[in-house]
Amino acid sequence: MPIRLENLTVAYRRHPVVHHVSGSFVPGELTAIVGPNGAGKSSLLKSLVGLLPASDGRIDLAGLRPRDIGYLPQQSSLDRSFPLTVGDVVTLGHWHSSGWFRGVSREARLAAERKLDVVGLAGFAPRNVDELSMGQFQRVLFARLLVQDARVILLDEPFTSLDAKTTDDLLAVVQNWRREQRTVIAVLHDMEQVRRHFPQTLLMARECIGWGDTAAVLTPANLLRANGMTPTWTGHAPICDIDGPDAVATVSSPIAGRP
Ligand SMILES: Nc1ncnc2c1ncn2[C@@H]1O[C@H](COP(=O)(O)OP(=O)(O)OP(=O)(O)O)[C@@H](O)[C@H]1O
Repeated sequence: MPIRLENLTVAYRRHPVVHHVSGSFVPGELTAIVGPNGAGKSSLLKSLVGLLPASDGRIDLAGLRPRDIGYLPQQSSLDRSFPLTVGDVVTLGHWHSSGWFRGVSREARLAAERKLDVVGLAGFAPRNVDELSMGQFQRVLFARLLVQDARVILLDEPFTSLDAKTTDDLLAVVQNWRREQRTVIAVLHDMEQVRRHFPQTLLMARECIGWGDTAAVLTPANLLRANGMTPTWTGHAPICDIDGPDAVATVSSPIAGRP
């Protein structure tokens, strides 16, 4: 069953940043969400995980539970000053089975170490996260997603600022998720990368410009249209007169409150 957006509008103080978007994410496939800065891409991901309510329309999560959705926010929104080891961060991927406040089993620790190995960080478990480079930390967060073992994985600009080797290694993890028929939805800016690795694309600039096979969506005309919408949507988007009042949540908040 696909995750479906039904006339979804997400707004900040009634200014819509995702505006009447409808469509389905192909299950078991890689979908890129692309569009210019401020197009509402991150807001859409937050809405999918229940961190932002819909102000109109709804999201049908097709019966998915919180544990079925893995979410990797943008690096800039993560605080690394907390005194945690790499092993602590990766074992947090077990939160749905261990609970937040129960101890972590030896098996969970070993599983975390195996996933660190997969992302090229064997032996990193005892290191403090604030000692890592940005690329190493992104590998740690991918290891945490591997531990979570979710059916649906949402990635917000997962390769931004990473070097070619780290990007290739993490793209290989994503390709493996595709082979395992997991649904991956990733906000991306590199069109070449999208064309090469992501069969499905949602192109948006507040509204949906195109959604479907990547080659059919990323046409020069569509890209021109998306970029041309830039001045009309940022914080000055007109208040939507079709929408109801803000904060009328029509999607359950599956992982709201997760740290
Ligand atoms: N907490 C907030 N309060 C008010 N406005 C916000 C908030 N978060 C985002 N916005 C605005 O919503 C719009 C969409 O932001 P969003 O981060 O979803 O865009 P994006 O497509 O992910 O952009 P980028 O490619 O730059 O990351 C922007 O105009 C942004 O300023």
